[in-house]
Amino acid sequence: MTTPQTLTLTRPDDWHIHLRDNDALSLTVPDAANTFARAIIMPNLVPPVTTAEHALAYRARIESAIPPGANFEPLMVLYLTDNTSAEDIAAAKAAGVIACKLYPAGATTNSDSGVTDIKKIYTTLEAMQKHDVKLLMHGEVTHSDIDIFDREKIFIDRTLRHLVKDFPELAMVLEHITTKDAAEFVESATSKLGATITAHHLLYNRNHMLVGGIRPHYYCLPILKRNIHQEALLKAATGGSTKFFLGTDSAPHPTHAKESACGCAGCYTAYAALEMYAEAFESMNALDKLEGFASFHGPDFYGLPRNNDTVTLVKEPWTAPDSLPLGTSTLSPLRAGETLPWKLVRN
Ligand SMILES: NC(=O)N[C@@H](CC(=O)O)C(=O)O
Ligand SMILES: [Zn+2]
Ligand SMILES: [Zn+2]
Repeated sequence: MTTPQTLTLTRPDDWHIHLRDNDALSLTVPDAANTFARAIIMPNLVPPVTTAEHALAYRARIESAIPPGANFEPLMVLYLTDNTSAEDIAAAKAAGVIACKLYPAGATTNSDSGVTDIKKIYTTLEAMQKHDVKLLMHGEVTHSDIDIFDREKIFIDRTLRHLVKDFPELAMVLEHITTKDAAEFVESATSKLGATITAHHLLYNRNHMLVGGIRPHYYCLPILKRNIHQEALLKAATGGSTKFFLGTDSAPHPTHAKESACGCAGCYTAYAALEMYAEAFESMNALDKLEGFASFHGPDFYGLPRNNDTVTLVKEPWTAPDSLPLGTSTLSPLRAGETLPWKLVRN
């Protein structure tokens, strides 16, 4: 019998995840804590996390869902609105909030209270730059005349290009990038701009979602693009550049809300995210680059220490669950019922 291939990595962190709230936390928090030591917690709750007080209360609810003995640190983020003030930023910084999230209003799930015009928050961005509170962006424009497949590229041209010039000292992350354009822009910009890449954007392109039937479980925002973009993302993630790091964008929705005439956007990957990244990196013969992407580039960008412990993956096929409990509903995780080649083993 041959020994299965194993891969031991410094424990990774997830720089973009949705845990939701209340009874969802008993699924999402243990799933995240099983692999990741820290995670950046997205603030798009209903109502959103718009103040330091909200963030502290939300952090306490997350902490109470951490399984005994697990080591997991939620890193909290404020949701920017047109009305977020410089005082809100100072209070957030004092409360340990590390970043604020820009959702252009209407861009994605629970973004209705987001920013309607970037110019409205220029004073807020000044305050973030001053206090070193990072700017995380859902980088898509929302005008109805802009094609959904072009929304990320046009955000870069119309908004991001100006932001990096106007706020040269503000650390920014273009979240869940989906295009060659984004990968190239980030790679060639200043060291203050980084980007997260999801496992699903590395594994899939729009054909997976639309050929042979419409598959709502692949629907997320920004939407999967054509395969040349998937290839560019694979190159960016596995190329060793320190500007790209792991952010799952794991986003739970009940099965009935996705399998619907108007299905909602988001893929649940937290239960096996590192395993899916390993699969993507292996497809590029680049498993040796996974540790940098998953465990080093993120903390280095955020100015936080790298983790001291490790996780181990073993090449041992297993079957992903068909469904998982989400509060009083169930969700269908990405890859439900499929075979995953890599498996996480506890160290
Ligand atoms: N990515 C998604 O498709 N959905 C996310 C929101 C987001 O990250 O844009 C969600 O909260 O469900
Ligand atoms: Zn988003
Ligand atoms: Zn997200």
